[in-house]
Order: sequence, then C-alpha cells, then structure tokens
Amino acid sequence: MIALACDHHGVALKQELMKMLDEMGLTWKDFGTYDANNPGDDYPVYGYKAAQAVASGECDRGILLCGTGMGISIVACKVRGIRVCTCSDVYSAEMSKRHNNSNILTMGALVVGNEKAKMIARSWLNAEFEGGRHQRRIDMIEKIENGEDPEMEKGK
Ligand SMILES: O=C(CO)[C@H](O)[C@H](O)[C@H](O)COP(=O)(O)O
Repeated sequence: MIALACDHHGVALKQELMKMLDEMGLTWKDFGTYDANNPGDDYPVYGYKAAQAVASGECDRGILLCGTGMGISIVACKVRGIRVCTCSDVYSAEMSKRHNNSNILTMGALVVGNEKAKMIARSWLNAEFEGGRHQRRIDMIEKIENGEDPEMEKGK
C-alpha cells in the first residue's frame, strides 16, 4: 500500500500518480488534500498523516507532493523511521531506494512535469534495497534517531 499526500499544488499530479499506480497493480491510500484551490491546505497536515502511516506499517511507502517537494519532505523527516528522498531525476530516485532504502519519495509539482514525475516514481517503486554496507549506514541513522553517536560501536 502506497501512502499519497499533497498540498494544493500537488493535487493534479497526485491524480496522475493514482492512475499510474492502478496501472502498476499497486494499491494506494490518499491522505489528502483533495482541493487544488485552497491555499490554506498546509502541507504539514497531510505530509504528517502519510508519514505516520508509513512509519506505523499501515503503508509500505509514501509519495508526497508540494510545490517544491521540500516542505513536505521536512515534515516527513520529523517522523521516526522515515527516510525521504526528494527527487527531480530518475537516477537519484532509484539510488535512494537501492542505497538509502528510502521509504518516502517527495517531488515538487511546480518543479517536475507530470510525465517526468511518473518516470521518477516508477523507477523508485521498481528499485530494491541492496543491503550490505548500506544497511550498516542505515543502522547508524537509526542510532542518531535514538540520540546516540553513530560511531559509538567503533569506540570513537
Ligand atoms: O512547496 C511548498 C513547500 O515547500 C508548498 O507547496 C508551499 O505551498 C509553497 O511554499 C507555496 O506556498 P503558497 O501558499 O502556495 O504560496
């Protein structure tokens, strides 16, 4: 299950992504907003709901949209266990899954066009985490989340 969320800038792109996910045979859950014409639809509200759903395991991954992809990324990063990639290119999206095991992709609806955004999302969804040395680094990130020094085990 893919969590989807956006602010007013991302509504049209989110609808395109829903169609794409349907074509890919992937299920999704929309955490809002649903209104492209309400500038009061603030991205922290919707980004937080979707990020919580990923962190809790209700959803496997999330795709979040705002004007630049930045604000909603900052929000999602505040939720423990969330690893965000903010992408406007296919290579970064694929590598962020393969190496960083990113569980949320954010994009800027005012930055990338719909077709490119779909290519980015597709490459991210199709990529697989490689583990190995990359897992060691993710373990370090989890230590930082727990208020620990990532070098602790090395005795530094
Ligand atoms: O891009 C965003 C945050 O990083 C959001 O889409 C904001 O909406 C953006 O800051 C634009 O805000 P506005 O109220 O639509 O002018």
